[in-house]
Amino acid sequence: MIFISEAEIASLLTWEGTLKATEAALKAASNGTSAKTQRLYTQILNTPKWMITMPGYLEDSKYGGWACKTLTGNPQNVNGPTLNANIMLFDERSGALKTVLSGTEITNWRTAAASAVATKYLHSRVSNPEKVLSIFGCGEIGRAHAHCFYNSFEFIEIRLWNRTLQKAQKLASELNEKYNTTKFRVFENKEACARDADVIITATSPGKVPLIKYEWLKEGVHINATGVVGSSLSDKTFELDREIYKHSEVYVDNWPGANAELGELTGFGANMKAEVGEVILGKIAGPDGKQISVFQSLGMASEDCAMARLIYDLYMKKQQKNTH
Ligand SMILES: NC(=O)C1=CN([C@@H]2O[C@H](COP(=O)(O)OP(=O)(O)OC[C@H]3O[C@@H](n4cnc5c(N)ncnc54)[C@H](OP(=O)(O)O)[C@@H]3O)[C@@H](O)[C@H]2O)C=CC1
Ligand SMILES: O=C([O-])C1=[NH+]CCC1
Repeated sequence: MIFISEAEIASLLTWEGTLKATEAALKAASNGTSAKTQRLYTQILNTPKWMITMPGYLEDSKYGGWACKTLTGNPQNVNGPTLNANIMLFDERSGALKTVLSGTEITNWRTAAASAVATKYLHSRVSNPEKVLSIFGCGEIGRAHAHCFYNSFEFIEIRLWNRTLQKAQKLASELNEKYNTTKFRVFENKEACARDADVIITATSPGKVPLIKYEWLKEGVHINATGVVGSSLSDKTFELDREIYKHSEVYVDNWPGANAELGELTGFGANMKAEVGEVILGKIAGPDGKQISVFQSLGMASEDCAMARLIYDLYMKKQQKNTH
């Protein structure tokens, strides 16, 4: 059995590969080539700490795999990341465990890639010049989105907001330096950060008060809301206010997950429109550009299957090269 560490994975991850693998998984959710198994939440009693078990299967010659991810999460972590993930990849013929992959960075990258794929298909105007992107939350998922969207699109400005301001400042400096740019700007005020934005990403552990208000939003804005809304968390909250859902077309990554975990949104008056994969496949037309579109990202086991297979194949290739 092989263990592929975070360090190995970091040397193998590319945005191009991650975007392709994630798009394959989003498509598969809508054409019947991935398993529709529910994920399971297990909470440590009387705490906000959870474990999610995500078994999945994806049929695909390049990105197919049979895997199970376990993630533990503690939204109150102060000195460490909220999430810790590991992925077990199984041999499809024998059922034997083939590989365990550290899954935290894979989760960060594929979550950002899912938002980028959703943005590409739901907000085709993203390729127009002069677009502004606003990212709320500069933790691990927010950071991955900043890199992914910088590398995938041509925004003129990328705004960063974080509850703890210094974290946004640190990330902005890192990104401006790495990419030799001044596009990354820190906003202290949420409303100013959201106003006039063409694309918004929310990547926080949702608090008691929603982060973003409807009255701040530009016509036709596209929002990728990624903050977790677990099915068994008793005090479930959302990053967007109810008015946003009431006036939006909401897209999801998979209906079985949305039916289990996003039931409240229908109660808020949301038009639960389609899976992103249905738009990719041309089964359903995407937004007309006037309405607000929300990709309410849950994350899918099949995305992890695709990523585990991608990384496993790259790792094996590298090992073979090193032994010759
Ligand atoms: N959709 C998907 O596929 C996935 C979603 N997620 C979800 O993404 C979210 C971010 O995870 P991750 O980046 O790993 O976590 P991190 O711990 O790295 O970051 C958490 C972020 O949330 C912010 N935050 C926490 N509480 C509040 C609050 N009450 N109001 C505003 N901001 C708050 C933190 O701000 P501060 O710096 O001030 O503490 C920080 O920016 C989580 O909800 C996670 O469950 C994760 C993986 C996949
Ligand atoms: O898909 C995923 O890995 C997760 N979704 C919410 C928290 C983690």
